[in-house]
Amino acid sequence: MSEVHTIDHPLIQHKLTHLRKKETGTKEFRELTDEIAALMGYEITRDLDLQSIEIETPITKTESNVIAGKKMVVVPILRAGLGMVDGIVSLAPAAKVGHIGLYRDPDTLEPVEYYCKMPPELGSREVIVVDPMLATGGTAEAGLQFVKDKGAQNIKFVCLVAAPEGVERLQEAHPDVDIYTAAVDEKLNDHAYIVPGLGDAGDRLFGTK
Ligand SMILES: O=P(O)(O)OC[C@H]1O[C@H](OP(=O)(O)OP(=O)(O)O)[C@H](O)[C@@H]1O
Ligand SMILES: O=c1cc[nH]c(=O)[nH]1
Ligand SMILES: [Mg+2]
Repeated sequence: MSEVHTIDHPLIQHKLTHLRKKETGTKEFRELTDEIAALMGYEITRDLDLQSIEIETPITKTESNVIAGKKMVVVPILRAGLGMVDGIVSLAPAAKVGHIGLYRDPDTLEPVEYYCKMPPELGSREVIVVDPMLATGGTAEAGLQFVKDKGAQNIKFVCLVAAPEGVERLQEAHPDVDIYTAAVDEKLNDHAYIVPGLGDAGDRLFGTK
């Protein structure tokens, strides 16, 4: 069974409260999403492998650590996942970025695919799939299957707000993928929106409603 990591650092909780407020406009919503993603990125990358290399300081030769292995990959699920990319990439500027186009059909609630482009050699990279909202879990389940079908083996899923229903579904479908979230909310409403949640993350990020 995968683990659920609720990253409840005070700075993240503070920013998430402002993100949730209905009067928060597009500009501030974008900035807060970016800042929270960067703060979460710090925790998400905590277990990256290190390798020791030889360097020379002004004083002496010494052994010191750098990140080992191939560059990690951040994979936003379009659209809303795009809002989390820059924050994480600011911590790992050489990271690769793959894209998955998926939206949730408002009637059937099923994920609909429209785009997929991944960097090479996913199997030997750490893959971080990002989407602010984990509601029913249908989109995340399909997104994770996409990256697995492209070879990814070492995967994390990162969201801002999760519903218990989505967490349960994702853990069942992908027991090998740990979930990182800033909050696990109460429930889904009749339209499968997260309660209390923050509304439609994509629309709020891009000003489309
Ligand atoms: O867990 P689920 O029930 O599948 O719902 C979550 C999905 O819904 C939202 O995307 P949306 O379909 O609104 O697309 P968008 O990012 O283009 O707005 C959100 O960003 C997730 O991708
Ligand atoms: O609460 C929700 C559920 C799905 N998608 C969103 O953007 N918000
Ligand atoms: Mg949306």
